[in-house]
Amino acid sequence: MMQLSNMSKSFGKQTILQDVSIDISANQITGLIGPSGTGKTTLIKCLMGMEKYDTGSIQIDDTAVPNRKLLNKIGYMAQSDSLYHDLTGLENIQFFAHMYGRKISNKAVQSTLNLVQLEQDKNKLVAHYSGGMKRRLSLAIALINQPEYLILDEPTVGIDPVLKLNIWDQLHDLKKESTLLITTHIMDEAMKCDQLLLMKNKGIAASGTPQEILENFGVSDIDQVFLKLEEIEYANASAD
Ligand SMILES: Nc1ncnc2c1ncn2[C@@H]1O[C@H](COP(=O)(O)OP(=O)(O)OP(=O)(O)O)[C@@H](O)[C@H]1O
Repeated sequence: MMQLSNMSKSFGKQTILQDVSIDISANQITGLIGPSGTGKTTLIKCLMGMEKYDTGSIQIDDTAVPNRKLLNKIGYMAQSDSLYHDLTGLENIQFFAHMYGRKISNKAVQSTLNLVQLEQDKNKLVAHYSGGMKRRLSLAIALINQPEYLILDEPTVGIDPVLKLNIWDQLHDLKKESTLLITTHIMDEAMKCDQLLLMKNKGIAASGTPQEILENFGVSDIDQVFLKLEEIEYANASAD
């Protein structure tokens, strides 16, 4: 389980996250959603120990973050791809598997390459990949290492709709062994998550299953929840 307690983070004078407390349940897909710039990536980086937080605490499996031992348990797919352009797609997969200290069967490599539709292009240099191909390769690398925790920052940006559905099926399969945290801007993807954390104003404005959140706000889609939150904020500001 991942746990943040009263965690705060500022960059200079700008407070990005204030007093954030969340529990991310095991073997579920938790979606972190919110407008651009609300601190989703910052929260993920703090959770992974890539960014120092100012106050509060973060724990993964009862171990305080940062801790080097935790890194082996976490697979991370960043927004900006960190691939080796002078290696082929297949060589990148092999390189990262080696880095994670995993022995991965050819069958697993094959089926993941098929899933992200890169089988045909596995021997091409990544330098010659399109943006969408690079994202699919990053996703393959995150999936293939089967980490206990899989953190995906906007994994389906630039991926076509049919492939997106296959990837979501695969993510739901992975839940048996992994705990997933996914950021997304895409509201129909938010509905596919088991739990949602809606970020707004430096913290979590609403949480629960997608259905619970819709019912609590009396709306039919997640975009409307954000509109309602704006209205509540405006009404509170006017009352002050
Ligand atoms: N290293 C940094 N130094 C200073 N400010 C930063 C740094 N990283 C992020 N920020 C600021 O923190 C805020 C939150 O950024 P973050 O990338 O976490 O948002 P986000 O919700 O992930 O956005 P998006 O959905 O657009 O990816 C932004 O105002 C950003 O400019």
